[in-house]
Amino acid sequence: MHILNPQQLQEVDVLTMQRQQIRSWDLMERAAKAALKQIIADHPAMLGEPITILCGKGNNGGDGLVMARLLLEMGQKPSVWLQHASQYSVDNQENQGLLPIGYLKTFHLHTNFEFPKQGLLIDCLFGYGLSKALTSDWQPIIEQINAFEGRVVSIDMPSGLACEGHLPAGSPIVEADCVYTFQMPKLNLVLPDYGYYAKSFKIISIDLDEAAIAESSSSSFYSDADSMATLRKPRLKYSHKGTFGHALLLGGSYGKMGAMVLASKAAIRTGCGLLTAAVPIAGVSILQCTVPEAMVLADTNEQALQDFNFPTAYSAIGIGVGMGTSVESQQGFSIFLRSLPAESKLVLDADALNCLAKHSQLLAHLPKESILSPHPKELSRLLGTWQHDYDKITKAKAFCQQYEVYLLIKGANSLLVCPDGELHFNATGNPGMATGGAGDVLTGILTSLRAQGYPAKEAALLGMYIHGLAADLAVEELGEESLIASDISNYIGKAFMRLTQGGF
Ligand SMILES: NC(=O)C1=CN([C@@H]2O[C@H](COP(=O)(O)OP(=O)(O)OC[C@H]3O[C@@H](n4cnc5c(N)ncnc54)[C@H](OP(=O)(O)O)[C@@H]3O)[C@@H](O)[C@H]2O)[C@@H](O)CC1
Ligand SMILES: [K+]
Repeated sequence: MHILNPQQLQEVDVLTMQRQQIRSWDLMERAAKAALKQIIADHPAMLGEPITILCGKGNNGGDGLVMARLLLEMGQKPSVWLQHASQYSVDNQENQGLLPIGYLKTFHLHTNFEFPKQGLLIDCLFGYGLSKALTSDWQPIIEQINAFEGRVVSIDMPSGLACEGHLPAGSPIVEADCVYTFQMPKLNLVLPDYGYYAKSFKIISIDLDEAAIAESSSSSFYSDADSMATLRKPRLKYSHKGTFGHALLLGGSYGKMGAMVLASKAAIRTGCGLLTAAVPIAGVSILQCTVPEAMVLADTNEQALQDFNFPTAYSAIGIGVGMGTSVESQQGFSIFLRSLPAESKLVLDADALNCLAKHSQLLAHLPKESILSPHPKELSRLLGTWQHDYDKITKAKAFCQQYEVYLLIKGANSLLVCPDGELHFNATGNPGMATGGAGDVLTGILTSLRAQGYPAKEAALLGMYIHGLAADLAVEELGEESLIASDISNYIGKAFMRLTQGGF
């Protein structure tokens, strides 16, 4: 799914109207109807409670006016406030005229709303038309919304949050409990910096012209179920274990052998034909007992990988989980990386990344198309610190371009940065995944997909999606608090099945 900027969205709007032979008024009617239907589905109790709608002077406000009319037709009596302005958008003006005369209340920047103590507040002040941060004279209005004791839902965007671009700290922005955003998420809805303003979001399809969206020159994407389902390669009837590759995982150290157990199990559950785990001597019996499906190779060192004297002719190699950063391991890793054939398919995580950060000269030895999967702290060791998310993205793009590698930045809406500058945000996952070992499971999944012949980009996209989806399915049974990394592995199979059945 593409993520478009406001200018691209406007172009798609125009093409949609031309190709579907509808007016902008019809598109607004469609959008407002679809959003209201979803809001009611999510908050059935709202129909018995006070509903407040705040409308701006543009088309976002127009959506609010349509919703007000639809609610009146349902017998509800929403309290509807319209921004005082000398000029309104055409469809906003037209929809004002479709409400009973005298029904609308007008507000100014100094209005004291005296909101009810409960119920639902629908924020339709600004949508994708917001060009820059709101000035401080909007602060009193936004503060009243944020102090509202009921639930706040925003249409398209939390008002005050532009679709794209960094906003200065302290800008007045609505803190929405849920954002109902049209057709696709906007960039600032999936960036961690702004997560506080959009605690969750739902995508409301309004049938914008798909061809027009595909023709747009966007390089930002959201990995949804439909696009991910097409990536999955079916397993053919006459395939055998050799068909699905032989993965090698290297890692583990005394006290951190569990990371290798988790990664190994996840790799096998993801479908590689064979798996070899290379661990320090102390890990051999642990791996053999806990993952009998895996073959195990032992390093010469008892407690940490040191010699790395393993064959490299595997379909894919995942390195780093639980490895530790002992001097021996760093030296061994360095020699291993320098000696790898250029065509090796590599996944690097955890201490392999920390080692790369400490010895940046090693970066030049990364095989092209390697996947690096840092969490934000590991990323900052690789890239240095950043001021805000856009700064981080610029640095990450430059890194990926320079070394021709993929960065999979873990977090809510994990982000894959590609060597060509494309950004792919992941749709699956939940806060239950903030638990030790979840990243090791991802390394297993990624290495397994690479071993099965998935190209790096597809492996990274499908891997992060399946990882999050498995956790989402596990949480349905177990709850977020109780989710542990092994559960994610145990649900990988169901995640693949759900992907094939479509939709989540
Ligand atoms: N295809 C879709 O997705 C569909 C989208 N639809 C809806 O349309 C919405 C977009 O509507 P929109 O273009 O009219 O813009 P909107 O967000 O209402 O705000 C515009 C107003 O804000 C003002 N303004 C701007 N920046 C400002 C600032 N910093 N500080 C103060 N003011 C500022 C600006 O004033 P100006 O600067 O021009 O004087 C203008 O008056 C979209 O989000 C969705 O809800 C559906 O109806 C149909 C299908
Ligand atoms: K809004």
